[in-house]
This record gives sequence, C-alpha cells and structure tokens, in this order.
Amino acid sequence: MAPVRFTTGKPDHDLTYDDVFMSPTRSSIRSRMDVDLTSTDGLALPTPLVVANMTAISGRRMAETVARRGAISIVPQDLSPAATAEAIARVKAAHVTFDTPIRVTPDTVVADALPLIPKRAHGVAVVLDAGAPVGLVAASDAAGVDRFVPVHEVMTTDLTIVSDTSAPQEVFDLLTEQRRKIAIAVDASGQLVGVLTLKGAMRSALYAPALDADGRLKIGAAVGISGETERRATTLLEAGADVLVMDTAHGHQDRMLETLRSVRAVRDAHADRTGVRVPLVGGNIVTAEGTVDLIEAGADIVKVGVGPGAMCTTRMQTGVGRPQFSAVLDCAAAAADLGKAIWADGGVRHPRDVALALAAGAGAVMVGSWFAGTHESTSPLMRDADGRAYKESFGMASARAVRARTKEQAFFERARASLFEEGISSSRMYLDPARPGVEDLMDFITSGVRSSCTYAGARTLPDFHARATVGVQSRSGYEEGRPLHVSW
Ligand SMILES: NC(=O)C1=CN([C@@H]2O[C@H](COP(=O)(O)OP(=O)(O)OC[C@H]3O[C@@H](n4cnc5c(N)ncnc54)[C@H](OP(=O)(O)O)[C@@H]3O)[C@@H](O)[C@H]2O)C=CC1
Ligand SMILES: Nc1nc2c(ncn2[C@@H]2O[C@H](COP(=O)(O)O)[C@@H](O)[C@H]2O)c(=O)[nH]1
Repeated sequence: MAPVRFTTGKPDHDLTYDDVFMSPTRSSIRSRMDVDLTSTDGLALPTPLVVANMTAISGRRMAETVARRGAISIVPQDLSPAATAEAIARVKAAHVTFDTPIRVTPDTVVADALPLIPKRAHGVAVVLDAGAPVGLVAASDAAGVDRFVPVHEVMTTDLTIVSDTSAPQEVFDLLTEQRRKIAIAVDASGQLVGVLTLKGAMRSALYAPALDADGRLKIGAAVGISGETERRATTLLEAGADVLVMDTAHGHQDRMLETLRSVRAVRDAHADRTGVRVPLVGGNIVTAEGTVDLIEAGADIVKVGVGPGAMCTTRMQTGVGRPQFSAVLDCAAAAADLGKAIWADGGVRHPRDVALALAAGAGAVMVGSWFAGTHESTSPLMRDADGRAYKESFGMASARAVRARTKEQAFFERARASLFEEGISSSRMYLDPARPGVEDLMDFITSGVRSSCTYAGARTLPDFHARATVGVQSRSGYEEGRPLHVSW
C-alpha cells in the first residue's frame, strides 16, 4: 500500500481528522456517480460504512435499513445469544428492496399505534386485515382524535398497491404520477410484503444492497472477550452472522489474543462444515504493533480507535488513546503489509471524517453516535421541552452499560466493575430535522465521499488512498471551512 502523500511531509506529531485537509488534484472523472465505493476490508460492502456495536444504536431495524443501502450493522455483545440470533434471523428474512413497516390491525387503538410510528423513518403504519393491507395511518391522521378510537376510523384507504416483483423505478414512476409518497408491496395472494417510499425507490436505484451468498441482507454481531465467547460465537455463526467482532476497550491484551485464537478455531470448524468463512474483527487498538498482534492471532480486520468516540471518557479518565487520523494511517499500513485491513472506529462527525479515514487507508468506517440520532436506532424517540426530537444514547463502557452487562454477577463484582466507567451514561442525540433517518445520513456521507474521490481523481477506494494528498491545517484553517448559518 503506497503511503498517503503529505503536502509538506509527514509531521512528527499525531493528527486528528480536524487537523488535516485534502488537496484537489487533476481528475478525469466526469461524474461523482462513476466512483465505486466498495469497501476494501474483504467484506466488499457496496457502501464502506459499519454501524457500531452499541446498545442504544444497533438493532435489527438499523441492520436491515443500512444493509439495503450497502452497509452493515453489528449487533452489540450485550444482547443475549438467543436475542442476537433472533435479530439475525429477522434481518435475513427481510426483503432486500421493500422496507419492513409497522403493522397494526383495524382495531388497534390510536394510543397503541402512535408510539410505534416514529420507529420508521417513513412515518406510517400499515393496517392489515388477515395479512392484506387495508389502510395506512400516519401521526397526522390521529391529530385531535380520541386516543381510544380504532385506527380503521382514521386510516387512509386510498392506497398505492404494487406487486412485490415491481422494479423500484416502476414504483418511483407510479408514485410520481399519483403524487403519493409511499407504495405498499403485496405478493401474488395480496399479503403484505413491505413498503417503498418515493425516496426509497430512488435510493434503491442508486445503492446496491449488502448481500450474503444466498442473496439475503448482511448483518454482523459482536462477541466481546468475557464470558462464554466460543459458545456465543458458535450460536452467532449458526444463526448466519456475516462477520464476528471481538471488541474490548484495550484490544492489545492477552485475553483478546486468546479470544481471537479460540474464536478462529470455532470459525474455521464452521467454515469446514458449511463452506462459509466468516471474517473476524478484533479491536480496539491504535498502534502498528497492536495491529500485527491481532492479525497474527486471527483477525481479518482490525478495529482502530481508542478514545475518539462521542460517548467516550477514556482519554480524560486515563490519558490513553491516539489522535484518530494518525492511528488509522499507521494501523492501515501495518495491516496492508500483512494483506489485511482495518476499520476506522469512532470520532466521525462529518462526511469529511469518513472521507479522510478512507483516504488514510481504512477498509471501512465505523459510525456510532451520529447514527444514534435517527429513527432506526434502538432507543425510543423522546422530545425535549421545546418539542425537539431526540434519542438517548450511552457508551458501552458507561456505568449504565456495565450495570446491564454484569447483571448476572455477584453484588461485589458488579460494584467493583462499576468503578471503571469510561463512557457517558446518558446523552441526547437530536434528530436532524433535515436528515432524521439513517438513510438520510448515508446519502449525506456517501455524496461527500464520492465527491472527495473525484477531487482526488479516484474511481475506487484503493485509488483514493493511493492518490489522496493530505495537508496539515491550523485551527483557523479548519474554522475557515465551516459554513456560516448566520451572518458575521
Ligand atoms: N474504542 C474505545 O476507545 C473504547 C471502547 N470501549 C467499548 O466499550 C465496550 C466495553 O468494553 P470493556 O470495558 O473493555 O468491557 P469488557 O466487558 O469487554 O471487559 C473487559 C475485560 O478486560 C479487562 N481489562 C483489562 N484492562 C482493561 C482496560 N484497560 N479497560 C477495560 N478492560 C480491561 C477487564 O477486567 P477488569 O474489569 O477486572 O479490569 C474485563 O475483564 C466495548 O464495546 C468497547 O469497544 C470502551 C472503552 C474504550
Ligand atoms: N471510551 C469509550 N468508547 C466507547 C464507548 N462506547 C463506545 N465506544 C467506542 O466509540 C465507538 C463509536 O464512536 P462514535 O464517535 O461514532 O460514537 C464505538 O465503536 C466504540 O469503539 C464508551 O463507553 N467508552
């Protein structure tokens, strides 16, 4: 892997994403749509994004939504093996094109339907009678209505019904012609299959889904390093997980290396039996030495990032970590020397951060907190005193997460474990009114990254890494690049 070029030589201090910028270079690419964003981590994800294994963020809803748009979500290690297997099964059963809607019956009362509707970015529930769609109900249909009114009294019955064999483009044209926002897909016997919005139909034409060898949506799962790791790994592999993530705060420790070795043996036995070799991810580390040790112990992908996360207090608590751009740069180079890859994990707050991580050589980029503030994250939708919608998020090393993770342990163990918190127990992640769904954020990110690639004259991510020219900027250089929403 060729090293990233610096405009004025590689500095002798470490850099964050904010510390750097990319110079434009001559390009022959005519359209941003000519850029191929396939991940270079061995998973070949059409969209090089991974949703972090965080309890407040990644569940089956998030997983199926991002997989339809080419990315993958990792179910956290704190979900029981049975619940994780159930989440995997539901994602594997989900339709590749049509979204899974909230379903209610005609007799469901408004009070029960209303809290379910925000769980979907498309903002409606489908009313089913014996499995066949008979109506749609949105929050606006229930405005000013008694809470105990059944939804059949307020639902819209003028529906756009399409066959589940319709192409997204056909659905788009039909919805445009009928001036509607959402189509309901049914199978040959009239049973509900899913829904597709106008935007969803457009996105289906632009994004390729992340699919396994059987054409089902991809999903990953985390294992952790404590407890019955081999047993959990076996359950998740049998359930159909497409990637296993061994994840702990300090990944460069003997227990992680032992876990990787033992899970590698479980994975290899599964591969011999089924012919499916699931990649293993290990982390988190921030050094070339850590990268090499994890790869030698069995990691196909190394997760890079100590302390950049939005929920993270590690650096303030311990002084440990490393500025993320330099960590990604060095670890990606060390992994590439061994024919392996890294994920850049944490600290992504703008599309530019994803672009910089990919330019630095990351095979894909892991995003957590930014995606917490979306309809698809696992937390319930809340509103503050001003009515602004938000989701509550928390760190996986917070007192709250540690309490949940250790609930089966003795009181003394729980009390001891809770002393070592390194994360925030409660934060508000506001939904951006312009981008309230994770797909909206993915549009924002991928359009930025496509554009970055064309500025570098790169058609693919390996090209991007090879051609990117990076400069170091001052704080005022960074500030100069920020848009101004109010006059100065
Ligand atoms: N990327 C990052 O910067 C960080 C991420 N996290 C995330 O939080 C989640 C929970 O991770 P984690 O806290 O490791 O919990 P785990 O449940 O994975 O347990 C970690 C185990 O490692 C031992 N350990 C030894 N040294 C350390 C250390 N420096 N920090 C933490 N554990 C250590 C602990 O023992 P004992 O308790 O006896 O010390 C414990 O047995 C993971 O998802 C992880 O990715 C957490 C912190 C930083
Ligand atoms: N130090 C801590 N790091 C944490 C905690 N919970 C999660 N994480 C790490 O953050 C990334 C996601 O970063 P983000 O900026 O996108 O939110 C995640 O994958 C973990 O590595 C925590 O409690 N403490």
